[in-house]
Amino acid sequence: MNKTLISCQGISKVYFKGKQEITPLNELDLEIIQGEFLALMGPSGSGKTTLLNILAGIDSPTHGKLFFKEQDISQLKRRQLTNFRAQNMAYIFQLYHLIPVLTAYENVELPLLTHRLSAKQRHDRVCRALELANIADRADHYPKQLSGGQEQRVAIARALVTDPPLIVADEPTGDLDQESAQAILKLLKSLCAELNKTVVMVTHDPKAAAYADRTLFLEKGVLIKGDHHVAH
Ligand SMILES: Nc1ncnc2c1ncn2[C@@H]1O[C@H](COP(=O)(O)OP(=O)(O)OP(=O)(O)O)[C@@H](O)[C@H]1O
Repeated sequence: MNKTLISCQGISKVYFKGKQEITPLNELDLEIIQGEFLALMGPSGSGKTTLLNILAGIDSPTHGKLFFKEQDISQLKRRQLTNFRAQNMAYIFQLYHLIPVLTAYENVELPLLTHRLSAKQRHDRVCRALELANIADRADHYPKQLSGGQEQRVAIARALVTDPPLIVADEPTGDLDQESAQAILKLLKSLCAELNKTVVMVTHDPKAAAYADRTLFLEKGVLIKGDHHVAH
């Protein structure tokens, strides 16, 4: 039986635009278990990115509690949240966000430069991450020499290199052809099933969501269905 990784208890996000109140998330309750592949769907403006950023510790809820491995991270100060992120999460983007002047290897190595590791430990970690993402044969290539699917594999290796329990992905296949998208989705699924990673993925594509263990639907900041777990 897998443990709860994230527990959201009544979380809301409120912005003020002049006197107007905008509530992208409204008293949301959610449990996410370790090793789960979770898809997040909903119309534009329904709060998906807001929720993803809060789950990843990039943003904080205005109200409510957010427990990550039983620690309430909604109470952390900015610097503590930065440390939390470095140890516990990685982000994958629709457009990969690789550094163009660095090779695939150097892009993957980047998050480790703030970690205390010997050169050998760093090298071993980068090689393992490139292998896990099935892109080791392109280690010396620059992003512009790679296809979109290969760039996303490098981004996934970069996400894996610090070994975080949580990977959040904002439309990771939104810019890929169907074949490359399927390969990336299978890779994300295998990270959950084989490495016990938790992946939370925002998508507009029901075919992409079908790879997940569970799909949540947001509408106007409220979960409208899908909050039940599927056993692995
Ligand atoms: N910093 C902000 N200040 C004010 N309003 C914001 C801010 N960030 C988001 N919002 C508003 O919150 C709502 C939800 O935005 P969010 O980006 O989470 O939606 P989304 O479901 O990810 O949309 P999309 O699918 O278009 O990316 C929107 O109405 C948006 O305008």
